[in-house]
Amino acid sequence: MKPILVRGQPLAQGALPAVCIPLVGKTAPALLSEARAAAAKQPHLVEWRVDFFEGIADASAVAGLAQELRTAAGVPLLFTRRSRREGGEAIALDEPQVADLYRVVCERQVADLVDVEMESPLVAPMVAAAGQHGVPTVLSFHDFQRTPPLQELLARFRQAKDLGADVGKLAVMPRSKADVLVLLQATLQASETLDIPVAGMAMGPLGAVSRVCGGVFGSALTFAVGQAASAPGQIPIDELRAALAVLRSAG
Ligand SMILES: O=C1C[C@@](O)(C(=O)O)C[C@@H](O)[C@@H]1O
Repeated sequence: MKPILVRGQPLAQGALPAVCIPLVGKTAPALLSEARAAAAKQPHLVEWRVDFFEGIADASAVAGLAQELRTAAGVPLLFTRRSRREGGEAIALDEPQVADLYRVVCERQVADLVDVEMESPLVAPMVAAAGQHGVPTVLSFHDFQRTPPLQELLARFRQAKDLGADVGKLAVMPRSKADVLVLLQATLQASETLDIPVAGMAMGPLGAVSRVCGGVFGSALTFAVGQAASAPGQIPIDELRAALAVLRSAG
């Protein structure tokens, strides 16, 4: 597994994936309280899912709050707007406004990583803007309905790399146990063939195992619940950590 780097430093040590707590509050006070609670759990990073935030339309306020959240959490911050199409919340911004929001966040250096959907029509300028300000990009793709076939998943990881990702990330919905294996297989192959870190997770109850063992199959990142989940199948961080410790001692 290739670790995710922030300012040249790996987020997690050894062969285990970085553990990320998502922050999904709707208001600044709720988010700050979530970030403080996350700090107590010592994740490797937090993700601000800004599509949940009711003040998303004010870019300057968002940038200010991103900085406060990062300070409160005491760990690097991944800044993410998840679109409706890929399982996020409805927001009042159109895609050019989202790109503008990302530009402000990157310009002000208030996020350590940004998540950009590779299906966004503005993916290229968003990646370019982040790169201009030295902010690494996680290029992501989510399918909440199904698990695409292996070749499609591999093509998605390759697409992330070709678009200039620092990290490629896929989250899919399994309909069978075999689907979970397909996701793990794609993650393993991509981790062995691409020169960027990759992350793969299967969602929902069937996919929960992938959040625990994904690192064994090359996934550099897993999401765990601090106070509230941002996607189905996420495991509370204390339980996930205990399971990862078992894998570490077995490995
Ligand atoms: O891309 C991801 C992965 C995710 O969908 C998950 O299944 O854990 C959770 C999202 O918050 C994050 O942006």
